[in-house]
Amino acid sequence: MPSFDVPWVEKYRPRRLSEIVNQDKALEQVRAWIEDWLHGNAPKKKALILAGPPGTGKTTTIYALAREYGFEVIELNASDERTYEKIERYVQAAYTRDILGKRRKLIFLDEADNIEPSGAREIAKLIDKARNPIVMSANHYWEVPRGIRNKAQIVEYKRLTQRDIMKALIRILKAEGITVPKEILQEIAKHANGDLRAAINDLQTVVSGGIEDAEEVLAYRDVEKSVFQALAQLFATDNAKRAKLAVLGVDMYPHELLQWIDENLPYVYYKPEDIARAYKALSRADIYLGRAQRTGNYSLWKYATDMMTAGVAVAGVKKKGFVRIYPPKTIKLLTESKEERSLRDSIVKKIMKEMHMARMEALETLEIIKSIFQSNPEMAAHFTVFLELSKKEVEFLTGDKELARTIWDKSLNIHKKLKEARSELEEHVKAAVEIMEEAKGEVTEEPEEAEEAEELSEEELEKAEEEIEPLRKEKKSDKIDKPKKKGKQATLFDFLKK
Ligand SMILES: Nc1ncnc2c1ncn2[C@@H]1O[C@H](COP(=O)(O)OP(=O)(O)OP(=O)(O)O)[C@@H](O)[C@H]1O
Repeated sequence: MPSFDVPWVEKYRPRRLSEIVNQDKALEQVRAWIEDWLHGNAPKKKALILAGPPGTGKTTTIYALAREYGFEVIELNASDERTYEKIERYVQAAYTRDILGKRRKLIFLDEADNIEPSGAREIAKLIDKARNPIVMSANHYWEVPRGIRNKAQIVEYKRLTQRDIMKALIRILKAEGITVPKEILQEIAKHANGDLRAAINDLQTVVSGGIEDAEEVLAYRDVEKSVFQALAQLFATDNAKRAKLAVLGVDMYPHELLQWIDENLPYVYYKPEDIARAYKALSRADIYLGRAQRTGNYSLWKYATDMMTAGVAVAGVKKKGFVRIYPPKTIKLLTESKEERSLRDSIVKKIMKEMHMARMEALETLEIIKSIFQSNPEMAAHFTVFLELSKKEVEFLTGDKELARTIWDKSLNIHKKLKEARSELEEHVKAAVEIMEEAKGEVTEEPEEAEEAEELSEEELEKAEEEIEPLRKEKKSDKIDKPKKKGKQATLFDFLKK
């Protein structure tokens, strides 16, 4: 009989390092480092950062390592405000005694890429004093504060391949005595994007809900961070900050996210009063969203998202174990087709790049840009050029083909004018360079040298052509060059003079 109340990611978490798949190089480094500790000489770097994409075996390594080498794991979270205090407490006391005898401590600091820069210096000092191994885990090691990073050895975990994931899924299905069509497994493995945890959770969701639902469930896996993963994280934490972080990468508008949370809330809490409290937080979020919509003040989205994540996270005691996440039934959420979704996504990416914005901010800006496109074709045309939008993207923003055509034509005019201005500028630069060359020639050139230049061989002329080519390109560019450094070759004349 398959079991659904226990999360499979826990049930099938490897207990030994040898069971961890496809991370051999990382494991070799981890073993060497811990053995240094055990041989009495603390390694040069007293901390280790296991860095890599989610669900690739970092946390699993730490627990398997502790089991094999007889350590007690003290797990701390970087976003916890009392982390420093806790590390300080444990970093010095090397041993604990319990019924298992004398065991050394291994400090595990999760989400090291969330350590606030303000606390980083103190933690770095603690690493210096450490009498125990400190292992950190991070998705992006470069986001770990530099002070800490410098004191740590970095071990990289790679994304798992689709094959690794398929194998792991098949192993679980065998153990549970279930069969699932191969295409569904392939689909799960493909969408997991190297994250085995996501794949195992997806498999459990699909199997527990009936294979008939599989297609519907997997349809949502296209989003950048699956909403299923985000909600699973959100419903697993009582920590407000973690709850907010859980939904960060989800490619959804807040009102869509709200529908998902709304749908799943009743299954998350034990007590009716906790459910009521969570719904209260959700209704406040809804009020903010409504106000944002009415007033166009999309900065209210942030408060709405905080209410629906942090507000919900602290509402009461949640069920432990696997919670199946259901897509909202009440409203047909994906009113946007797949094509519209991808258009929106590509515009958001352009906004993020050109306007240096984070995703949420870019989503807010998209709403403002949409209303500009629907009301001010002139300005919309400028945005089209600035963001290098495609015709389809303009249509998406206006929602009206006729209006989109007007904006597109205007943007072509702007392009034309820009092109003219650019070639005019090029002409000016070209003329200026020629004048300078002539002037230089008059001042410094001796007639005999000019004659000498005419007598250059074919080969030398070819070489001269090669040398001049980059200069031509520079001239073509619409940037006005900084003056060349003294002594550096700048013109054909200089080259010939050599
Ligand atoms: N390389 C692996 N070999 C075997 N199982 C794995 C591997 N990577 C992940 N898993 C499975 O996925 C689950 C999650 O893995 P783990 O907690 O180690 O991920 P992580 O890399 O620490 O992710 P995060 O960065 O999100 O904390 C484990 O319980 C295990 O079942």
